[in-house]
Amino acid sequence: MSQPFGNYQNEIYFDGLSGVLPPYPMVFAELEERARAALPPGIWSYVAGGAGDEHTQRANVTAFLQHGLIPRMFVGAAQRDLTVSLFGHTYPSPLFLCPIGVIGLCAQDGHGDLATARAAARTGVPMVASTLSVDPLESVAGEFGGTPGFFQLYTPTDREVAESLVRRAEKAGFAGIVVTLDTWVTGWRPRDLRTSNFPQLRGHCLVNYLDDPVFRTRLARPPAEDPGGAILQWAGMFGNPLTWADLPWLRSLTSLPLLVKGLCHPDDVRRAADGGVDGIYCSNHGGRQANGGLPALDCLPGVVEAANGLPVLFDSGVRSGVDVVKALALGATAVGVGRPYAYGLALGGVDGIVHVLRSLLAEADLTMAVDGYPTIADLTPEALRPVS
Ligand SMILES: Cc1cc2nc3c(=O)[nH]c(=O)nc-3n(C[C@H](O)[C@H](O)[C@H](O)COP(=O)(O)O)c2cc1C
Ligand SMILES: CCCCC(=O)C(=O)O
Repeated sequence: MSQPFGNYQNEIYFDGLSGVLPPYPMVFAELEERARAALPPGIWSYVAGGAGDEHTQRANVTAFLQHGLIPRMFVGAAQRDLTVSLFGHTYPSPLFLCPIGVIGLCAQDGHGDLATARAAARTGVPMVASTLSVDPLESVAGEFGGTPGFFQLYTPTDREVAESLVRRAEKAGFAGIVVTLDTWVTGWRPRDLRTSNFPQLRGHCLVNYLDDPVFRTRLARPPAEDPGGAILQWAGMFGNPLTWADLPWLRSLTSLPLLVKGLCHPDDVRRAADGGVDGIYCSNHGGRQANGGLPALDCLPGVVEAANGLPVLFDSGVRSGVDVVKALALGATAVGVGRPYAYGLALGGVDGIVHVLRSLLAEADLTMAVDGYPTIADLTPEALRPVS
């Protein structure tokens, strides 16, 4: 048993007594406000924005308010255990860092992918590294330290390029492959349409494709000589509207754990499980892809039931440590942090991400202490009641 996360509270109290407080916000609203001021407007609107009028994006967040934790007393929850085993590795906490395609650009030095990997190494919170990165996947994995991370695949239509990306991820030491299914085409995103900077932003994040040895064989001239031609070639193969018929091929690509991201319907979960995936990633992409959907949290219990014991990763709307506890109670095996860490990065680089993660974990840990749920196994749907 360990209780490493609540210690952050004590550190802050004691630093506060000597006049040194962390220079970063403790709650999401303030984090968001400060990141908005810190980030260039085009990057801010890209990261903060979502699909349509962003109703689903907001509902992802407010869905957590519909569930209330019931405190239990006489539990003696002095020691907590938040460790989680995923695919043979024990992580110190149930958090993970969601794949964020332009995370590189949220850092002042333009290397946010590396900063995120370094934050993973410092906290033990694994990174799911996006295909759309500024730095090559090999360099990102090189920063993981003892915290194995996952590679998120945007599957190109060119199967040999897809295979090459997966081979490289295996060789680089990633612990699993996460195939994102909900973003083969970009959703209707009014903020991006207004700023019209999405293609430029994405253009900075293509290194994994442009440097790929198989991708390069598809080009008439190297990207350095003809960048426009290389980007056009990439654009022609990016969006792959995968169907169930592709699942056996995806499964055959790797013997690493294979997870599929974007599942919300129990029937899809059952079919993916039958197709041999090792884990389900329940998410609606933070409301960035389709407006008008259910909050992802509302889909979680059905997904967990259908997953029938397979690990279920969850993201979309997690903004506090209490949200983490509620997602665990609804059956998530691990809980993804998305926009909050992008904002921490924008404010303070690696330190900013570490602060966001430690704050979330300290709040989750102390909530479990105060409410009498000392281990993740104690957190079941019974711990929650609907808020009237
Ligand atoms: C700026 C941005 C870029 C993203 N890029 C990717 C990506 O490359 N691959 C992916 O699977 N998901 C991507 N996502 C979705 C996240 O992985 C995650 O599902 C989402 O951020 C969770 O919602 P939340 O940020 O509201 O918590 C991105 C999200 C944001 C905010
Ligand atoms: C084509 C989308 C790229 C990154 C992404 O997943 C997002 O912006 O949500």
